Amino acid sequence: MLISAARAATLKLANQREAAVPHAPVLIRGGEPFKLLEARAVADPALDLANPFKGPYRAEALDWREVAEAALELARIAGILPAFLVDPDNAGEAVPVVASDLAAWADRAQLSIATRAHLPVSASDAAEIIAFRSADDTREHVALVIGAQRGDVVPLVRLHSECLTGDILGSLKCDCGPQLDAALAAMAEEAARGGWGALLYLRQEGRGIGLVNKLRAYRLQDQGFDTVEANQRLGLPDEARDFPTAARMLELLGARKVRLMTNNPKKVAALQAAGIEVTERVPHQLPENPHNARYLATKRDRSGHLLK
Ligand SMILES: Nc1nc2c(ncn2[C@@H]2O[C@H](COP(=O)(O)OP(=O)(O)OP(=O)(O)O)[C@@H](O)[C@H]2O)c(=O)[nH]1
Ligand SMILES: [Zn+2]
Repeated sequence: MLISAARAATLKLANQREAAVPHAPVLIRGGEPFKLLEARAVADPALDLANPFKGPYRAEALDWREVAEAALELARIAGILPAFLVDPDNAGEAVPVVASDLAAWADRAQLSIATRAHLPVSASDAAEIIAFRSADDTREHVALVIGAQRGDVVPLVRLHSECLTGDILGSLKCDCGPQLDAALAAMAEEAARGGWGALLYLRQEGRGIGLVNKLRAYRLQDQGFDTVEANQRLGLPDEARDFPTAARMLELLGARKVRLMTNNPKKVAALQAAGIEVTERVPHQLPENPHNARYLATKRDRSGHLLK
């Protein structure tokens, strides 16, 4: 099986040094070929309490590391656990996939505006929705522009990453729902003063690991791990969002200069690295609740967010 270094370390098949990059690939072998149920228990740390006894397995040298890395990255993009059963002998005709193939897949130049329409929303009736599409990616990102777009005023911009639990269901585990509402309200005020705003709704659920993997991380959080540790234990990056795509959307909207609503300095840096000038960082902190207090403390203490 091909699994992550973090997972291998938990199974005592890799050491601390090897697990320095928790989502690096490790190849393990059991005495017998893996059966599917057993493989699932190896793959998913959320099942550990129910499956305390596994193995023995041993880690093997990996002489196709680049391909293995590409495989684990494909798992993240697909929103599945980073684990594969490997059958090098009877795999049929091999189709090599390497990291550069993935880079081509993520080519931002592919992104274009698919369509746009007037969309009155509760925050403002002067809003327009713009949908973006890329030839080889089914995720449809959208932007909501509030107020009349004009070249001589720097817009208020929010990059909002999809959070089904927070945005739709009112989850109290994070601050996404209140941040979304407050961003739209701030943009409506901006528009009332003659300015404009743009909210990018990025389909990068769970900071890019997908809904199911985020919920697996929640399950680990229920066992006591914080949000960063939970991702790492799953063998997934704790931040896998694609901000260059957001930069490309802003470029297509004609917003090369922005006032960015965020507490996350890495978002500012990522946009700037992708050619968007951030003239101001506008703090975007909302009141906490008992369920998201630890999440926000982890953002502040481990992820470098500027939170009070
Ligand atoms: N993997 C994972 N993702 C989470 C968790 N909680 C929230 N998210 C995701 O985090 C993203 C929200 O992050 P943002 O609100 O953009 O926050 P940020 O970049 O950290 O900083 P701000 O711009 O300051 O809000 C959404 O995609 C959520 O689904 C969690 O515990 N684990
Ligand atoms: Zn959320």
